[in-house]
Amino acid sequence: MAAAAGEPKKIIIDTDPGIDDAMAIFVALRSPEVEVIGLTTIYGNVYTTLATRNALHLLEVADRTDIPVAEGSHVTITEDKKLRIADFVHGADGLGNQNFPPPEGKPIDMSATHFLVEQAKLYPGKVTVVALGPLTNIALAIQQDPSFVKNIGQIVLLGGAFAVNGNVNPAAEANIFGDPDAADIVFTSGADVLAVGINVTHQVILTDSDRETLASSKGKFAQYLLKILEVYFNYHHDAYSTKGVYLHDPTAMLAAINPSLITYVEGAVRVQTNGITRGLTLLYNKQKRFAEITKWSDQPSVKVAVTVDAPAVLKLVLERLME
Ligand SMILES: O=c1[nH]cnc2c1ncn2[C@@H]1O[C@H](CO)[C@@H](O)[C@H]1O
Repeated sequence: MAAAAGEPKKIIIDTDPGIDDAMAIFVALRSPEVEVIGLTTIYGNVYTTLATRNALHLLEVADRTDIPVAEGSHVTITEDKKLRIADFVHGADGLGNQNFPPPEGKPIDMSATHFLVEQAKLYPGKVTVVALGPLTNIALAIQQDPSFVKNIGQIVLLGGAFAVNGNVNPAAEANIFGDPDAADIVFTSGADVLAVGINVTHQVILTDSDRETLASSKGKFAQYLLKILEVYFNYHHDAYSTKGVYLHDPTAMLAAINPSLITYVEGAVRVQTNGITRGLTLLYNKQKRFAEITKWSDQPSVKVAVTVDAPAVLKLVLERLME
């Protein structure tokens, strides 16, 4: 594939596929601006074992079995095994109840955390992690290797609900709710973090008529996605009064690919890890010097997306998936 101006940006996609994950992975594979150097898997939309199976399957659909898949954590960073799995959003198989045959490939003989640490070391400052699920693997990499934060180029994460309601409950967005302790580690790590929350992704909607546009393409990604999107549309029709589906993961992916599609503010983000607001993400914009020392004082700044060029994101998603 022809490279964009300069070297394509190396990305690792940390993913829990997931219907919108599948879209984001395919968009990345069709984007000359980036080179996907690996997928790492995590629970969220499905359990980790199934996420690994789906990641391998999606790479087989894309004819990209050259890309390694490293399996991630099966439990939260506090070793909680009671996970919240969003099968009611994505289907029991995570891919729209299509029951695809099992993949032929296998994950590599290395954990997701080890893979993240190793690749960041191999290409210091050059690797972007696009994290589309709960942040356990990333937090483990931060804990396991003190140089990871400095070696990793950027962490672009789909997560949080900044100054808006969550999608698990009024307080929390699903990926942060999945492992709030891990999320707090990532936000306070000092790494270059860009958070794309549902305050932004809820502006990017694939409507029923966009789905018909997608259907007019004979491209293999468009045709594949049409099959799995049915379940995602049904869920949105039931749960929201929007006439389409939210493009969470593809929006975060495109923010990593082309940062000019979004604007962001900077500040310190902490995550509530218990109580009724467990999973709440709260940004301190550093505008007031508080008299007291707070849990946000002296925390490093991260970037939090606030606006998105939604028509441009939608256009890019359709273009790249319809090729
Ligand atoms: O209502 C929901 N509950 C749980 N997960 C959801 C819901 N809606 C979407 N997602 C999934 O969680 C991420 C965005 O928060 C996306 O990966 C989306 O597919």
